[in-house]
Amino acid sequence: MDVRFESLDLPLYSPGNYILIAGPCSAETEDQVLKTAKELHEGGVKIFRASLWKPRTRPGCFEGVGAMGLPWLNRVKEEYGMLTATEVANGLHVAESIEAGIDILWIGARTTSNPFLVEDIAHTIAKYDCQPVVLVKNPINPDIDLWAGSIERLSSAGVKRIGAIHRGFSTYADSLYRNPPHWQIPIELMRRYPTLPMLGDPSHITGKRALVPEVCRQSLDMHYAGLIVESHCNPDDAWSDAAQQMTPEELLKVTSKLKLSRLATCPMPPLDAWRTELDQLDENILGLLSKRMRIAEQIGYYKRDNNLSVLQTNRYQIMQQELKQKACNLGLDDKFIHKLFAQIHEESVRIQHKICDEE
Ligand SMILES: C=C(O[C@@H]1C=C(C(=O)O)C=C[C@H]1O)C(=O)O
Repeated sequence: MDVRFESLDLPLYSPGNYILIAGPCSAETEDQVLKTAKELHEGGVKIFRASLWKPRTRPGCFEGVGAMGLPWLNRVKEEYGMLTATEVANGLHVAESIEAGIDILWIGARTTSNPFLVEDIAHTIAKYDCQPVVLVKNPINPDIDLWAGSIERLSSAGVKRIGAIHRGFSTYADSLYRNPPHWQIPIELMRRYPTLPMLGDPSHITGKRALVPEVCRQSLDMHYAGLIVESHCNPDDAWSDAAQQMTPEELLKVTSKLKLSRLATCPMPPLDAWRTELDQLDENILGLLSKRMRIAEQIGYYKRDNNLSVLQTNRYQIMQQELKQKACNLGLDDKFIHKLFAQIHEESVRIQHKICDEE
């Protein structure tokens, strides 16, 4: 689907000229909201975030103050001239937020994956002449089409200023991160929609404040338009997500050193020469892959005629072990090589399956 995105037209955080949205995970009290906003405002942050409606995994956790927090966000606007942002999960949240003057709404990861809710949100926003910016978080599961689908639903309903937020994807495996980033998914989304502004959410990706700075940097290195980061005046006592929140002072130390990175759109002789070399190498890799798959094909016919199984676990095991050793000798990351050859092997197995299925 061809989707056109209007500029978000948001004020930039001037030390680095990127969009910076900061504020607590949840609005807890009026004092906490105003104190955090004041410190962020004094550090040059122009957009304040705080969740009012909190979708929580387990019952019994703090589920947000709801509409009671809307006037608190209004005070942030009046006293510090900041724009305000909050999460919405249905049409009612949208109507209450827009009528209270909230400037930016984001759709949370759990909501993005629910087409009925996204539809309800999209149609409610489209009714207003003066629309807020709408940011769509990636769904919890690593499914790019759910993410893209929500964005397309908003656009089809007439929502104008749309952006995306990369907050990482949930995992069952043990991981350094709370929600591993799987960068290839936002990269693919940006490839599909080159004008879609992408914001990084290092707080939810990492789940740990010590790791937030490096993911802030990595996000801007991905040519993201900006960041949405959690900051609380007293993070250790936060009512939700305490471990991933930073004080405004800690956050500003990081954000003030970062700047928006740019795309290389004009000729740059050294870069262009390296790219020509890479193009040639990629062509060689394609040639080698094609030769490899042709051999796999021959093996497939041989297996079919001799009643041999397509998958040869012993051979695959030895092959991966040897590749691991060779990768280390060549200074290549062995996990990357393992994944790459797992994919090559999968394709080779697919080709052989097709042959063995032929009569
Ligand atoms: C090519 C073969 O079939 C399968 C594919 C492999 C590969 O692509 O390297 C290895 C082992 C098999 O699971 C083979 O048996 O050698």
